[in-house]
Formats: sequence, structure tokens, C-alpha cells
Amino acid sequence: MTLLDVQGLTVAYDRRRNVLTDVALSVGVGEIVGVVGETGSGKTTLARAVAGLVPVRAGTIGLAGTDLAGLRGRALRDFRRTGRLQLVFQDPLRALDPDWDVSALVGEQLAVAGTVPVAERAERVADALRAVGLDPGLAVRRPAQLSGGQRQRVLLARALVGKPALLIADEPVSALDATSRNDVLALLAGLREHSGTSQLVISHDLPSLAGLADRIAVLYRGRIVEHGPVRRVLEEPSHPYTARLVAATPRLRRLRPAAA
Ligand SMILES: Nc1ncnc2c1ncn2[C@@H]1O[C@H](COP(=O)(O)OP(=O)(O)OP(=O)(O)O)[C@@H](O)[C@H]1O
Repeated sequence: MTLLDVQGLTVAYDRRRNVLTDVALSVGVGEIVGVVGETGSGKTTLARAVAGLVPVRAGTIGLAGTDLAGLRGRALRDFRRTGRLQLVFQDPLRALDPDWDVSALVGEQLAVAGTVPVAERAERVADALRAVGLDPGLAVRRPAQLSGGQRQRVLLARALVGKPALLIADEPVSALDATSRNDVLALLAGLREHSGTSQLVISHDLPSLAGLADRIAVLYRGRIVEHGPVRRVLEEPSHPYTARLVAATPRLRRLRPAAA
């Protein structure tokens, strides 16, 4: 069953050029789809457009049957408040208010949605922290008192606490060292396994996506030039950019899914 169905998505910040042109993309229920592309290809713009943070010039963004691209004003605010779609930004330090403690940062979504009684929020926050491998005792800390990997996990806990239908992660591991990167990638895989969370994961790093996603879409100069199952894209890239990307990444040989 399709959860996210993006069609003909075209986005421009000014009149001179489109940053995204006619992008089509889907994420099934319980599926992880990776978007890879070089710097400036439009990855963050895609994440932000799907999350309703950037105006769309043309196209539709269907989430479980609702066209998010058509929502305006109050309807858009109401949708955001539900927290059904959550975006995890790439820079935890900038995304987390330094004056708030972890408990307030993670609990904010529950307060905004208003669906969980105040008395239950602390327990839900603790559950979310445990789900991302953090000690609930960290709830009293502020972002500056956490490591980079812990901050990234707090961002994830904040996105997950309201049990979103779709998680969009924009470069979730690019700021992390190799160990934390693997931990966070394993965490995303575990989320799907244990909670069935559908995910759109955006990265310039093909190996990170190759070990995690079911399907990969390749964004090149604002267009999806190739998409398909991970193994097919890695073994038989059909676009020259993808072929160059695969050839330039020897680590991929180790990460390729085993033959069926
Ligand atoms: N707010 C903005 N106003 C105008 N142009 C923008 C804005 N944000 C991004 N752009 C331009 O849109 C293009 C795509 O940017 P985007 O950040 O989506 O790419 P990206 O693939 O995420 O890049 P990176 O991997 O470097 O983060 C770039 O040319 C960028 O300069």
C-alpha cells in the first residue's frame, strides 16, 4: 500500500530556474526509500517540500490520500499539528533550542498535537528516548550537554514520540563519526522492524543508504534520473551519474545485499 505518492513535483525559489523538476517518488507503508544525490541536487529542498516547508510550483504530494501540496493556511497548520509526517534535520545543534531540556524538546510534539494527556507525556518521552537507545535520565540535560550522536538521537526521539506515519530524515548521519553513523543507521532499520515506521531517508552517501533502504531514487540536478530496488540500482545503474557514483564508492561492494 502506498503511503507517500509524489507526482510532478516542481519547486523553484525564484523565477530563473526550477530546483526540482517533475519529481515522482513513492514510499509504501513500512518501506524505507533512500534519495541520493550530489551537493546542490535538491535533496534538502525535496525533504522540505514534502514536509510542506517550501511552496510547490506544480505537482501533488499525496500522504495516505491527502494532497499536502494543496493545503494552505489553517488546513496546513492543522495537518502539521497532527505530527503524522516528521522531518529530521541534518544539523542537530541548530535544530534543537539550546535553552530547552531534552524532556521539553522531545515532548513538544505531544504538547502541540494535544493528543496525549499531560500526565502521560513524561512516560511517552521516556519511551521515545529508550526507543532511540538513550537513557531516559538524559531528559534533564540541554543540547550542549550531549554528544553529537546523542543529539541526533534526541532529534529522532522528538520526531518519533508522536508515532508519525512517515519519517523524513535529511542527512541523518552526515555529521556523525563512523561508529555513531552505524548506530543511527541500525536504529532507523530497527524502527521499521519494530514499529513499521515508513521512511524517506536523504543522503549524499550511497553506502549509508545501500545498507538501509529497500529502494533508492537518484536525484541529479533536480530530477529523479533513476529509481529502483537497491540491488538493481547498484548492480545495473542505468544513468551515467549513478554509474559514476557506484564506481567511486568501493565500500559498496561490502554493503551490497546478499544474492537472493
Ligand atoms: N532558500 C533558498 N533560496 C534560494 N535558493 C536555494 C534555497 N535553498 C536552496 N537553494 C538552492 O537550491 C539548490 C538545491 O539546494 P538543496 O539544499 O536542496 O540541495 P542539496 O542536494 O540538499 O545540497 P547539499 O547536499 O549541499 O545539502 C541549490 O542550488 C541551492 O543553492
